[in-house]
Amino acid sequence: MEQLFPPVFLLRTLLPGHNQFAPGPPVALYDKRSDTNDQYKIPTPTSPDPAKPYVTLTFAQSLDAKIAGVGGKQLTLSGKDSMVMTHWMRTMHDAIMIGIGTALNDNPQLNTRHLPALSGSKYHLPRPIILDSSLRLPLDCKLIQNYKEGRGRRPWVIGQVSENSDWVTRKQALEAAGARVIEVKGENGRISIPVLLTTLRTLGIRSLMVEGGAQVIRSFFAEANSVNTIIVTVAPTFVGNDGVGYGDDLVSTAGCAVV
Ligand SMILES: NC(=O)C1=CN([C@@H]2O[C@H](COP(=O)(O)OP(=O)(O)OC[C@H]3O[C@@H](n4cnc5c(N)ncnc54)[C@H](OP(=O)(O)O)[C@@H]3O)[C@@H](O)[C@H]2O)C=CC1
Ligand SMILES: Nc1nc(O)c(N)c(N[C@@H]2O[C@H](COP(=O)(O)O)[C@@H](O)[C@H]2O)n1
Repeated sequence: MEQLFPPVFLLRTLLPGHNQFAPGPPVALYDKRSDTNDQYKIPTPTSPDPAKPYVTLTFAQSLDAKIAGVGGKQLTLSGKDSMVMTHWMRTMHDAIMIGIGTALNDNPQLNTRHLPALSGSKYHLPRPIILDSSLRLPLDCKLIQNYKEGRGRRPWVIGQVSENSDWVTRKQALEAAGARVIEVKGENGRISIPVLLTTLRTLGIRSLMVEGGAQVIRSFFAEANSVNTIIVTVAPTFVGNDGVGYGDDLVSTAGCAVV
């Protein structure tokens, strides 16, 4: 990929007055990894709707709006500074969410390892949440391994309610491996975003950073009033038509205003 000019950050705020990402250094926080309580005292964006978490949708894309290469190949689109910004934003949210497509493709860690080391303190780690209707998350994925080894928080897997015996077996296996499975109602074969958001809020999640991938980004764009802030890193490169995009016809359906 040819780099034409330094990466640019685009910061778009959907709701005037709700840009709660004022520049500042990453905040040093206590290392609270207890899994019994999500009401952390971390500084986090406040949702204008008390029934839902504050939602930050953030991802990196090329100039031609691709977020991955051919066949889903993971691309390093963010530069170093942008990656630090992303990891800093992770410290500001109670939870971080991806779809099962990203979990299977990237096997991500969703931690804060690109931030400078702190002496005597650790950064807040967001709780990983995976949208995974049929519970396909591998038991040996990094998110579960990191939790088991004390280097990450317990992953929450959001599945669609099912009485299918394979599903029940998968649920038991995931829970035995350390994940928590949360059952959410489906809508047109997908996990309903509004139901998901209210469920997460009742479970103590005040702020949610949605990182992708393509289908998840598309779902959040398509669901009116589901996103408070969008932060997109645009890399100065073209991936081409065969790359993975999230669709360029959706912003107008979300009823959002770019300010
Ligand atoms: N550049 C960037 O910033 C990022 C890039 N990526 C890239 O994105 C690609 C993965 O994207 P993609 O394959 O689209 O997978 P996603 O991560 O978007 O996961 C999609 C899957 O999530 C499940 N799902 C459940 N409910 C919903 C819902 N309401 N809306 C959407 N999905 C739902 C579905 O599986 P099921 O039916 O089984 O539940 C669906 O197939 C990878 O190549 C990865 O590298 C990912 C994140 C960030
Ligand atoms: N901000 C950003 N820039 C890129 O260039 C990316 N490829 C991604 N990808 C997202 O980050 C996840 C990987 O996280 P870890 O490095 O494992 O912590 C990946 O799964 C995508 O969600 N993001």
